[in-house]
Amino acid sequence: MQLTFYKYQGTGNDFVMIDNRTEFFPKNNTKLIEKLCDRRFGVGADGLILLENHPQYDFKMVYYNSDGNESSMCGNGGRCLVAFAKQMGVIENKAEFEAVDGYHFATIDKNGIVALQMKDVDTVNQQENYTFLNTGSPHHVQIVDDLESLDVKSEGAKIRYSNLYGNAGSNVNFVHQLENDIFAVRTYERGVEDETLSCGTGVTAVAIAMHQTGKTNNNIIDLNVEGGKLKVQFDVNNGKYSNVFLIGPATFVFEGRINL
Ligand SMILES: N[C@@H](CCC[C@H](N)C(=O)O)C(=O)O
Repeated sequence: MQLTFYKYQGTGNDFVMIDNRTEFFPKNNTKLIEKLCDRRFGVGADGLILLENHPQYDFKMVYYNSDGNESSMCGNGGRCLVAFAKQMGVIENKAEFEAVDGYHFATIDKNGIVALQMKDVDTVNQQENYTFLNTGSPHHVQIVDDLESLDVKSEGAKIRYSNLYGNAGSNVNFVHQLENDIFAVRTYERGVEDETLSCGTGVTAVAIAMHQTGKTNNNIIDLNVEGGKLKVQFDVNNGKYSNVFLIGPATFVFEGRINL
């Protein structure tokens, strides 16, 4: 059997996209998903995303990490899926869809910039050296002195597998403040078990954590990641963050067919 796939990337966080509106894809085949994401034996990606029908909204998002397991929300993946849904003729310039963490609204402009509404955040766990919060996926946020030379893979893995987060683990974001409202971020992703070039739920967590801990008083924050630039904006009221939008490019790379 031949599988048609579409490769997308959002600030270097890359995904294999599959149009599964006919429900042909073997969703429980972890080995197959892992192989499709493998950079030597497959297409190569940080994750795989299925575009599916939804009874009420424009579509449904099903997300798998590159280890082949279905996981929690992927912000960059959600933005890329909006661009893919447009390419497939499912939407025009705005979308309503359901993901594992619930309802999402998004817009896409003529330059492929996608603004994706993320879930509201009302719990931010502030500790002395780090902040933990869930923006659809769990995120540890920690300020570091020398972000450029940090070994994100090994330092991130230590925290991800530490007693802090038990079996479920957490994604880990290392942060350096550049200006009042500009932060550089590098992320270790659970399920990829490596540094990725960008993490959408991660930079959303960083923006909220930096605001909540008083590092910035802005509600529009620029995040510089290894693969480009993202923006996060939100409303905040008594420590509750709503109308949270993750904004940035979502780019089609190529399409192809692979024998299963
Ligand atoms: N790259 C993603 C996050 C994907 C989920 C994460 N790896 C997890 O399993 O928690 C993003 O852009 O948000």
